[in-house]
Amino acid sequence: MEAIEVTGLRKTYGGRDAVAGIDLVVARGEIFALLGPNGAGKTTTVEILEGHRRRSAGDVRVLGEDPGRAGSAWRARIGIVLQDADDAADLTVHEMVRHIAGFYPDPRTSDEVIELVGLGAKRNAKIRTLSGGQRRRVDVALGIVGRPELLFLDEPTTGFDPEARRRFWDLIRTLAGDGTTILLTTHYLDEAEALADRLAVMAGGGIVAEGTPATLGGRGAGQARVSWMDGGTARTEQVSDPSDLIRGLVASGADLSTLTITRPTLEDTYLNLIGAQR
Ligand SMILES: Nc1ncnc2c1ncn2[C@@H]1O[C@H](COP(=O)(O)OP(=O)(O)OP(=O)(O)O)[C@@H](O)[C@H]1O
Repeated sequence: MEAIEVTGLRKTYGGRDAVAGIDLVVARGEIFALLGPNGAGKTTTVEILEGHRRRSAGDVRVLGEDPGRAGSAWRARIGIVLQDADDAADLTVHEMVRHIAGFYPDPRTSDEVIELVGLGAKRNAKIRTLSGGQRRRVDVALGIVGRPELLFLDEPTTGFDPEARRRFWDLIRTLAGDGTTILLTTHYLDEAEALADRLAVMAGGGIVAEGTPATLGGRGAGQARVSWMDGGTARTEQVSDPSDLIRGLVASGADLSTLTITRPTLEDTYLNLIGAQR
């Protein structure tokens, strides 16, 4: 059974499609990233999958159940990290995590979760005294304390410093390694590239491309850009396979000390895909 199966999902507000009939499959144990510009329909889609919003049409199965009808046993199997979680600021980190753990049948211990999100030094600090990035880590702790089979992460690293982001990525890989399925929405393409097994780009309520980070939107087949210096003149050529060009340069005794070979980044590919929709 897949973790998420969506067919023909549609959500309409006042006659306008926010989600315009999408199909989506996320396999168990996969890290799947949903990308797209503001207003693309990502949050609407994810909230329907979480059972927090009603759909207008289509078929949705999350861990084998319809989120529109599923009960508390199903809810205990999923974890959610929302974009703007409102923390109970007067509790300490430990009190808050322990409190939420109490709602789950088989939770992680509070101390284990606090260590996992790197808040050990803030265990007994009141949440209102934490920085924005630290509060976000509390949100992540609350999302994983119930040992979810499926974790929804909505822009999880907004406000994280670079080191905290790297630690967070390690945590997500650890969770995925233990079999947790992860659906991530993010505006950070480096994050999607670092984490996702597969990703989809949404725009205007539809899915405009889907693939692995390496192949999305034909990226894998993209042209390589080869640049080098030729007797003081900068030269650049675009080729699909640079092997023959490089061999020729070596044979001609060209100066290759400044040679660079670049391919379209995920960001280049993404911006092309989004640009084509405008
Ligand atoms: N409750 C609502 N009532 C009316 N329109 C809504 C409602 N919620 C969302 N929309 C509209 O649906 C579209 C998709 O919004 P959604 O929040 O899903 O986008 P998103 O991809 O998550 O954007 P962001 O990256 O900004 O979070 C937008 O045009 C938005 O204005």
